[in-house]
Amino acid sequence: MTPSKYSLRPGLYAITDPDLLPDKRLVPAVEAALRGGAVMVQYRDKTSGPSDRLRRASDLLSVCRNAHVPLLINDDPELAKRIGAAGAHLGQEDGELRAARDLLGPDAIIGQTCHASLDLAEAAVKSGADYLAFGRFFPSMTKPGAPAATPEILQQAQQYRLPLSAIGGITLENAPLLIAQGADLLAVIGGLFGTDDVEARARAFTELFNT
Ligand SMILES: Cc1ncc(COP(=O)(O)OP(=O)(O)O)c(N)n1
Ligand SMILES: Cc1nc(C(=O)O)sc1CCOP(=O)(O)O
Ligand SMILES: [Mg+2]
Repeated sequence: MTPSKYSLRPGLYAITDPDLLPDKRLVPAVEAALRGGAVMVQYRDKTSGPSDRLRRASDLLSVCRNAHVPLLINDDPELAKRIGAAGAHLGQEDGELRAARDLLGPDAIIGQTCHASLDLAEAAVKSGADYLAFGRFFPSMTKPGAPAATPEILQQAQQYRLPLSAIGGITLENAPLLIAQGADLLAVIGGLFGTDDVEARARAFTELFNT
């Protein structure tokens, strides 16, 4: 099934992590994030084998479809195609964006990591990215070695007139700065799924966009 393009709304972009969300917690935690207002979900899982990835991504797709929220698959456009997910997120080492577009079609949402580089952003725009991802803005326990970015890159990237996603160590305390600099999406792992009350945390992130 070919997914139809969802509109990309500003808000919380919930990204899963297998350490924080083992099987038993995965679906309930993502459901809680959706109740709290998450506008997009990414299945990110670097450790599971193919059959577990297929099962978990499929479970998440049902949950996201029920909530009318797009599910993107990290690193793996083939898995996105196989299950009919809304799209994929690609880093600089994750294959050509144009190849993913050919595979997933014009209506898929494809995001690209641009780190802190306007050159990478420009290349992503030319390749047809639907959103541009910048980071890491703050120290991250999930990916401590990710290249650092400063919030000014978000202001500079406004010129591309695409939704801008921010990632890396985002908390309720530092998120307002990123929104003020132009982030449309806050991509959060630990600051969301590392808490006991995921729904309340998601709602608090969501409210930052309404103030
Ligand atoms: C929304 C969003 N932004 C950035 C990333 C990082 O992608 P990448 O550089 O490919 O690193 P990994 O996530 O694959 O470790 C992302 N996944 N999502
Ligand atoms: C997956 C990822 N990519 C990053 C980048 O800068 O590209 S930072 C990061 C980890 C985000 O997790 P947390 O919200 O727990 O810091
Ligand atoms: Mg990647």
